[in-house]
Amino acid sequence: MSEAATRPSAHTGALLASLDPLLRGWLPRQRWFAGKGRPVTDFQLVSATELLPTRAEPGLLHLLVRVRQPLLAGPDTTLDHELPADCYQLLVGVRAELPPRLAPALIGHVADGPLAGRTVYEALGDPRLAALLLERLRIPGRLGALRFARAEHAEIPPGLAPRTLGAEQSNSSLVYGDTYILKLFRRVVPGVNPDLELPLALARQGCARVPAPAAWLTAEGADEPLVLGVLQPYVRGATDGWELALRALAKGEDFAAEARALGRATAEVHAALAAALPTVSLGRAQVELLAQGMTDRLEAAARAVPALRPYEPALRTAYQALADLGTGGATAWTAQRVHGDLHLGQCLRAPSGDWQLIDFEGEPARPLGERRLPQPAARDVAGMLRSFDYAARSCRPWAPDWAEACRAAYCTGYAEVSGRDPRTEPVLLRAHETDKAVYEAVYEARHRPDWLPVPLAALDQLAADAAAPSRDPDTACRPDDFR
Ligand SMILES: Nc1ncnc2c1ncn2[C@@H]1O[C@H](COP(=O)(O)OP(=O)(O)O)[C@@H](O)[C@H]1O
Ligand SMILES: O=P(O)(O)O[C@H]1O[C@H](CO)[C@@H](O[C@H]2O[C@H](CO)[C@@H](O)[C@H](O)[C@H]2O)[C@H](O)[C@H]1O
Repeated sequence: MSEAATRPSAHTGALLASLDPLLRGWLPRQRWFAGKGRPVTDFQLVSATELLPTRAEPGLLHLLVRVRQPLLAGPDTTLDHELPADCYQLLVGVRAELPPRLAPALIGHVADGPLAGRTVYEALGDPRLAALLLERLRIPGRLGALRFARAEHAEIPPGLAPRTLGAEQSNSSLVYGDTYILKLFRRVVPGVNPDLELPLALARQGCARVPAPAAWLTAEGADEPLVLGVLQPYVRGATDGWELALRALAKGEDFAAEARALGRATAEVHAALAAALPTVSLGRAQVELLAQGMTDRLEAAARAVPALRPYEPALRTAYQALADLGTGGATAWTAQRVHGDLHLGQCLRAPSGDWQLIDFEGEPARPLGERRLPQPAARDVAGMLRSFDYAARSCRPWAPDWAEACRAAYCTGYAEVSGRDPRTEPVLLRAHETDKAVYEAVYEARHRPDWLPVPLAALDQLAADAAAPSRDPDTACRPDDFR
């Protein structure tokens, strides 16, 4: 943040001092808090902006707070000031008394300072305050450290009624009149956020597969701004691919036609991204680096998730095979900007049957710089192939044939648009699928331990395939033995 924004005025400094004890306890309990399970050792104000004066009824305070947490649970010799800090965006409502309908949003009652005797609460559930956010976005301009911007041709009507999305999210979203959706990022990092960058680039390219940003909110940063929120058209009546896949499985229905349409949609988005943003040829050194990155992630994952350790030696051979292809100089691969965390839940099917792709943030745990690097398009393809496997393994009995049909149809659809069938590069695809399943194992171990057997079953299979590489990765399935 700039000096001016970092150094709060005496008034905002006093505000945070009075809120500090309440927010310190409340923040780590939120669904979107990324540092769960680690104590908060330092909590600081980065910026405070009154969107509505806090003496008003209701008042609205926009806060950016910096949180430090030890890297690992247990004894840690790292000094507090050396720990990486995470910055979170909070919107805090202020009232004399909370009406019963807002009771679930309570943060607490302020004991002293400028807000003594007032009640503070999570503002997004208050329609009056949520409406104000859209009103600000309709009219571009600055307020304190905040900047509200609007796409040139966007027409945002006034008075759209807000509602919270209520989904289990890494961030928080508000839907306005079923016309727009505002995604407010919770953990924010300085720099270009791909969830704004890529949809804007795709819109410039005329790609209709991704909702085009209509307005956005940023904060000044010391070097680069922080992207705080993006407003996009709401795909009315849409159902996500995960939900549709599970419904099909429950009814014993085929999903291959949808999978093929998803393959086509992915290839269209990839073509538009490759046209809009730089691409790179992957020479020998780059392929080796790609394989090394995967190996490093596997090693780190095996340290964090002991259940991965038995598979580690075999999985390494999938990455070695990739490195060997690079060394042999026999590849003509390119890297380009990709979605980065593509799975069925990121695909929305409109009532018209059209598929749209959302959430271009990439894997949120990865550093921003890494998420913005060009990568083989196989990375997204592998994400979707894994997702069909996830869906098939989450129902009983396990439906390997269903998954196989979807995986094949997805690749066919992708090839129809791109002219390149991902199955013709089995070493590249298998390495990416392995890398994704390793990521999933860490994700599940941290967030949903009950689901850990799903990626582990896939890794068991991928490890067996790596030992017998002549098998086709799309037909390499066998009955699961974990349930
Ligand atoms: N443009 C949109 N139209 C309709 N629903 C959307 C749109 N964008 C997001 N959603 C809904 O919001 C949910 C969360 O959005 P997402 O961008 O994935 O947030 P997060 O990164 O916090 O998970 C999605 O699963 C989807 O149900
Ligand atoms: O929150 P995000 O949507 O950005 O993604 C994270 O959470 C996903 C789970 O909600 C996780 O996806 C994994 O589980 C899905 C089923 O719930 C499955 O379809 C995906 O294939 C599987 O990777 C995703 O990995 C994680 O980044």
